[in-house]
Amino acid sequence: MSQTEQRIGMLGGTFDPVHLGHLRSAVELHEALSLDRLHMIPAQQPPLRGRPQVSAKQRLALLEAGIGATPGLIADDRELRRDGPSYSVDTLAELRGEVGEQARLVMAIGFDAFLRLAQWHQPERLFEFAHLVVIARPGYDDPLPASLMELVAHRRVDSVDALMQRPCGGYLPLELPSLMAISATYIRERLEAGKSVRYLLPEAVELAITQDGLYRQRE
Ligand SMILES: Nc1ncnc2c1ncn2[C@@H]1O[C@H](COP(=O)(O)OP(=O)(O)OP(=O)(O)O)[C@@H](O)[C@H]1O
Ligand SMILES: O=C(O)c1ccc[n+]([C@@H]2O[C@H](COP(=O)([O-])O)[C@@H](O)[C@H]2O)c1
Repeated sequence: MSQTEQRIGMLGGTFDPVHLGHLRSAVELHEALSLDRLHMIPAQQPPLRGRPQVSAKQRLALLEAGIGATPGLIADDRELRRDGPSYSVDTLAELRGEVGEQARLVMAIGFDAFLRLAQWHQPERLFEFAHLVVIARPGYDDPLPASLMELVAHRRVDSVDALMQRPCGGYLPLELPSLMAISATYIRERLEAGKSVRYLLPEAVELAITQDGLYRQRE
């Protein structure tokens, strides 16, 4: 494959904390889309939710521990270097500038995040820079609201090959082989209640959380 047709993925998130649902999806996305690399990018300031429970620096450190030496996955700290809300359109514009016009750039999000896409900052412009791949999540099969249909219906393609014909602008819903019903909310609740989170996240992440006393019940 020529340098100009590199396939680059981005999976952004609050990662408060990163868990096996994120990491297994990342590995499977890397494989299903034949990506050269997948950037996992913690949001410094997630635009549509309250302040995360731990700092962006701590969430990045947990993500680095979770990824370890996994081939093809990168813990990317670029959103920690920007002030203000971490808009994905800004992140994608920056990535596009780095990879060049012909690279295939894919932003992946889970179905729950997708349901709010019409409320994102400049949602139409995301497609100027990247394709959108939506990962099915257990428990989420709501019909698409009209505002969302309007945004994506005409962009829809039915296969990875069709998506990769162009550098950006397409939309592909994707069912990855192992759907995991794990959420960061569930993990935070368990940690606050002093319950076990074993096998919900990588051991290295669990260890770092315990060592730094994160997500404990607040006094
Ligand atoms: N178990 C999972 N399987 C597939 N995708 C997931 C899973 N968990 C999260 N994602 C997706 O990963 C991205 C980042 O997720 P996020 O950091 O918000 O985690 P979360 O578990 O949804 O967190 P929270 O429970 O705090 O809302 C989002 O696009 C989300 O839809
Ligand atoms: O750009 C936006 O307006 C925007 C609004 C909501 C979410 N996002 C991004 O979507 C990703 C998942 O967000 P979240 O809140 O589900 O963790 C993360 O990278 C966020 O920065 C982006």
